[in-house]
Amino acid sequence: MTIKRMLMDKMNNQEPIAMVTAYDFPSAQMCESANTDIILVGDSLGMVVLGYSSTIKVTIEDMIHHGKAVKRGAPGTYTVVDMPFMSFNVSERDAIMNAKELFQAIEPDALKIEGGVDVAPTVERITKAGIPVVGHVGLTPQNVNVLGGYRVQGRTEAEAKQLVEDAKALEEAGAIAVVLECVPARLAAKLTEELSIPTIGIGAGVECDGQVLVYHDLLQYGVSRLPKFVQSYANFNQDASEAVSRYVRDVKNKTFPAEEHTFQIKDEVLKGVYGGK
Ligand SMILES: Nc1nc(=O)c2c([nH]1)NC[C@@H]1CN(c3ccc(C(=O)N[C@@H](CCC(=O)O)C(=O)O)cc3)CN21
Ligand SMILES: CC(C)C(=O)C(=O)O
Ligand SMILES: [Mg+2]
Repeated sequence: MTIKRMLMDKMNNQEPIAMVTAYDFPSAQMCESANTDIILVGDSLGMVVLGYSSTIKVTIEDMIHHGKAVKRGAPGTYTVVDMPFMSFNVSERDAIMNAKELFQAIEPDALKIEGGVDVAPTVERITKAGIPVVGHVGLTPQNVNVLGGYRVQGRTEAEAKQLVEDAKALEEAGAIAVVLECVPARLAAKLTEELSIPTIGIGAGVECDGQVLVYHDLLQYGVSRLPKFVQSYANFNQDASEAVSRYVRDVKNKTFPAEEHTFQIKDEVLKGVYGGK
C-alpha cells in the first residue's frame, strides 16, 4: 500500500497515526516492533545525536547516513525523511535534484519539507516528479533564526490566518499530510477538520489525525530539557548514567571483568610460550 493510501485510510477510519522520529538501526528496530505507523528520519538528529544547537548544520549526507540505518532497522515500516536546511529553497532545480538524491539513496516512502505557501510550488514539482511529500508548518525549526526561538506559532489572528493559508497551499500542492508543530490545540483542531489530508501534530493537541514525538524525548535519552509538549515514557538518562558509573567503578575496583567474562587457555600452551614457570 502507498503511504498516501495508508494515511488516508487511517484518517477516514479515525485511527490516530503514530509517528516517531528516529535516526538509527536500534531505534528503528524498536519502533518497528512497537507497530509505529511511520518513522520520521528527522533533521532534529542534528540536535539530538550530533550535538548541534539547531538543525541548520544538518546536510544531505547526514540524512542519507541516518536514513539508510533506519531502513535497515525497520524494513517493514513506512519512512519519511526530512529535507535539510537550504536543500529545497535555493532553486526549484536544486530542490528536485536533492529530493532525487535522498529518495534514490534511502528509498523512503516520502520526504518532508518545512514551510507553507512559499514552498508549495516545490512540493507540487517534487510530487509530480514521483516523490510523495509531507508538509510541515507552525514552528519550523529551520527558521529558528528568523522566528527568534522555538516558540508556539499561530497565536495572533494574522499568524493563525497565515498558518491556515500555508496548510491549504500544501494540500493544494499535493502534500500527503502536514505536520503541525507548536500550534494552539483549538487552531489545530479546526485545521484538521478543514483539511482533506491528515494532520500530524507535535505540540498541537489531541484533535490532530496523528502525533509525532522524537524517540529520544519519549525515552529521556540524551536530551536534557524537554519541550512542554513531550510526554516521556522512560528515563534512559538516569538508567544509563547509573549503569556507566557502576561500570567505571567496577573497572577501578577490578571487580570487572569477573571469571565468567574471561577465556581460558591450556597450561601446556602457556608453558610452550613462557616456559615451565
Ligand atoms: N529533542 C528534540 N525534540 C524536538 O521535538 C525537536 C528537537 N529536538 N529539535 C528540533 C525541533 C526543535 N523543537 C523544539 C524545541 C524546543 C521547544 C521549546 O522549548 N518550546 C517551549 C515553548 C515556549 C512557548 O512558546 O511557550 C516549551 O517550553 O516547550 C519547542 C520545539 C522541536 N524539535
Ligand atoms: C519533530 C519532527 C516533526 C521533525 O521535523 C524532526 O524530528 O526533525
Ligand atoms: Mg525536522
